[in-house]
Amino acid sequence: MTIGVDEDERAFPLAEDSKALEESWLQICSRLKGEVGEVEYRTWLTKIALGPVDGDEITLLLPTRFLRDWVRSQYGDRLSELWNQVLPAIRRVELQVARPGDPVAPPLALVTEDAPTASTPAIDVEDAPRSAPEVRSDLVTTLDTRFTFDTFVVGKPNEFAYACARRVAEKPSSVGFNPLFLYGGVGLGKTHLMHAIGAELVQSGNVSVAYMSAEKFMYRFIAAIRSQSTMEFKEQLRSVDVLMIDDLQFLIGKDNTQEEFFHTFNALVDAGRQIVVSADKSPSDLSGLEDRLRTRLGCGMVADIHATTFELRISILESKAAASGVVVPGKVLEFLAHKITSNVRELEGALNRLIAHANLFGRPVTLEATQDVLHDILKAHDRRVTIEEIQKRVAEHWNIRLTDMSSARRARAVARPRQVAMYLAKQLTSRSLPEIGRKFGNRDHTTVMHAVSRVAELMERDPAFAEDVELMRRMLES
Ligand SMILES: Nc1ncnc2c1ncn2[C@@H]1O[C@H](COP(=O)(O)OP(=O)(O)OP(=O)(O)O)[C@@H](O)[C@H]1O
Repeated sequence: MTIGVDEDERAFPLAEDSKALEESWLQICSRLKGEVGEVEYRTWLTKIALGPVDGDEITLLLPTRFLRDWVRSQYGDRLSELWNQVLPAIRRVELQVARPGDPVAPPLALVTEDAPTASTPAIDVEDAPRSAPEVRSDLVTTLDTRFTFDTFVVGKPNEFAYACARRVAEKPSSVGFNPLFLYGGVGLGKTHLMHAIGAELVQSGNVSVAYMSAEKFMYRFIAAIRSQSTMEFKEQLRSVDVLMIDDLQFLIGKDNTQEEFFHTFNALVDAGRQIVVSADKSPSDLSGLEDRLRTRLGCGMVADIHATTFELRISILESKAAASGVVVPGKVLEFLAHKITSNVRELEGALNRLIAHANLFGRPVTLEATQDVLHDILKAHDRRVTIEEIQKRVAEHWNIRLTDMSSARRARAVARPRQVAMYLAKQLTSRSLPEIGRKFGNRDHTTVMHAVSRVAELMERDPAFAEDVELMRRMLES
């Protein structure tokens, strides 16, 4: 092929005209951003730097071979078209891996402004560990044997999720339960339930189960791209009977992995396989996931695991203490269940420490020892106690209505806890007697004074009562 004189003449000055090139690149970037969306643009295209022009060919540089291959396969044709439209002298685009000394993106104002920020997560493929696992020949994951249905304690906050999980374990892919979407706050048992489903299914017969976190899904996907084995990856995923992906919220902002997951999801559901997904929010609240994916995720059964109640925390502690073989007094369990309300993981961590301590030193677990051993954990959970909180806790403990804290009822069953709450308000807050009185149905300060001395007197006389009040004080203490 001969190159026409005109073309040669046009091309040569272009190579010198870096301003024209940069302006063209700015326009192209802006159009690409509009076409592919903000996140995708940031993830992949801000990594491109302008390279040399040779005749009608411009070279674009990428920092790694992986990125070059990815950009070439996904955007190569579009980049050529855009260059040709914006700067007709460019007929071809070459994508190359930058060598030391080559320009590094982002070289342009537009790109610099749009550089990823901490609040806009994007896949940075270079964040994937260098040792990212290559796609293995099997995806069947080792399940944590501690997480079974037997060891999962059921209570009001999780009974629905538990029932759904059991149903899926018994009859995978039943209508209305595919996908099963489990969601709830941190450390409330989502992973536990997924492993329990897996364990049950594996035990029940010839079922292949793949469980992985969404993060691992992404790394495996990237590793597959790197090693040019995406087909194998897809085939492996699509060959399992049950696919479970944990912590799906990780895929927010990871558009390419989301896309891959979406296709896998569809292929599996269409083939009658079961999908189980967990996340920290419901599908409709997972903004940042593609709409079509959210819609499909919400199509099966969506089950919420609510924050634990005091009763559930007690049951969990009792079950875990019993399994450990160490005697943990009820008062200590109550104390922990009152103090550590954030999630089961922390509660379990605190109990495990107590048990380890008891085993190590061969000492019985007491309330005093608990406060000592868990000093740091308890401190982290400390906060300023309010009169309202004292009233609530005392009402709960003595089983009276909260409204009775301010009511005129004088029956002992109501009046005594009310006096305890006044006593504790005096002990634990800096409120004056008249202020405390106002919070208890506008009572006079002398009533509060009387309550405080009466409770102190009773505590001296009745050790069981004293222990109850003392326990309550410790629970509330900041
Ligand atoms: N109802 C329960 N009965 C027994 N153990 C529980 C229960 N709920 C949670 N746990 C335990 O609490 C710990 C944390 O649970 P898990 O890892 O399943 O939480 P998660 O909801 O998946 O949290 P994350 O959002 O951090 O992934 C585990 O050790 C688990 O066994």
